[in-house]
Amino acid sequence: MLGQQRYIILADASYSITAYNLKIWESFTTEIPTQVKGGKGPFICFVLGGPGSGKGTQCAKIVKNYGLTHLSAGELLRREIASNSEYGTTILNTIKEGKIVPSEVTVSLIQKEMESSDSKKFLIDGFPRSEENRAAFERIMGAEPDIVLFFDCPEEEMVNRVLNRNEGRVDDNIDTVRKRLQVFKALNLPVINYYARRGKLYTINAVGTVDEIFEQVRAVFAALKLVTE
Ligand SMILES: Nc1ncnc2c1ncn2[C@@H]1O[C@H](COP(=O)(O)OP(=O)(O)OP(=O)(O)O)[C@@H](O)[C@H]1O
Ligand SMILES: Nc1ccn([C@H]2C[C@H](O)[C@@H](COP(=O)(O)O)O2)c(=O)n1
Ligand SMILES: [Mg+2]
Repeated sequence: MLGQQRYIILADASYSITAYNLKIWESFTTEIPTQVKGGKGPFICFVLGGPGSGKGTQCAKIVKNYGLTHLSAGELLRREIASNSEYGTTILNTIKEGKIVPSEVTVSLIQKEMESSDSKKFLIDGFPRSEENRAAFERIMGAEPDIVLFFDCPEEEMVNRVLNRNEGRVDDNIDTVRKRLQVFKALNLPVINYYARRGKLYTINAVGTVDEIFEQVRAVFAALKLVTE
């Protein structure tokens, strides 16, 4: 077996096939560790999934229910654009193209937020988007995530959600969404596979109502109560 996949089993919401049919995930277990935090640093949960898979929506519910500090990489980059910083134009053009901003820029924004916060538990949304992102975080922060949530959603559903989002984002148009999906498959799925192999990945079926999806998230966090209290 190359990788380990953890599925959350609910009475009426179990499934075993991901929208991307990631083949290395062969094991099937209901086992969830009751204590995942052994080291000294803060608890870190990465939140991954394609564009429009519902990461931000579910993060808001996690914050409300479990009090983690939410850092959205995309929001930090958009804030940088809005503040006309030295990287603003480069970031804007990269986002319009559906591409990924250089890792040093994104990690430095995340680092600033983490280091200026008193929080001991972080929800890092939309990061890492690539192996380069992942390696830069480990190198600069000297830390790895404790767990990784993957919101697994079919492409058609993601496209519909993004095109109906109505938040005025420059990347919420069909051309950019198609490019973002290509980038997701080429660069982000390998990272998701990496965490599956490390036994850190929790796959959530991202189809259903917001509350139905959150029940799967709740099952993960309920089992992790030692670190989230
Ligand atoms: N379960 C759901 N069913 C239907 N619509 C949803 C669901 N979850 C979220 N949405 C809607 O889909 C859109 C995208 O959701 P959200 O912004 O949370 O996705 P995201 O994964 O953060 O996307 P991005 O990577 O582009 O930031 C939003 O308009 C949100 O209200
Ligand atoms: N690690 C990241 C996260 C985000 N970006 C850029 C590229 C994304 O398309 C855009 C929006 O992010 P989202 O709000 O959808 O999470 O921000 C990046 O380059 N690197
Ligand atoms: Mg988002």
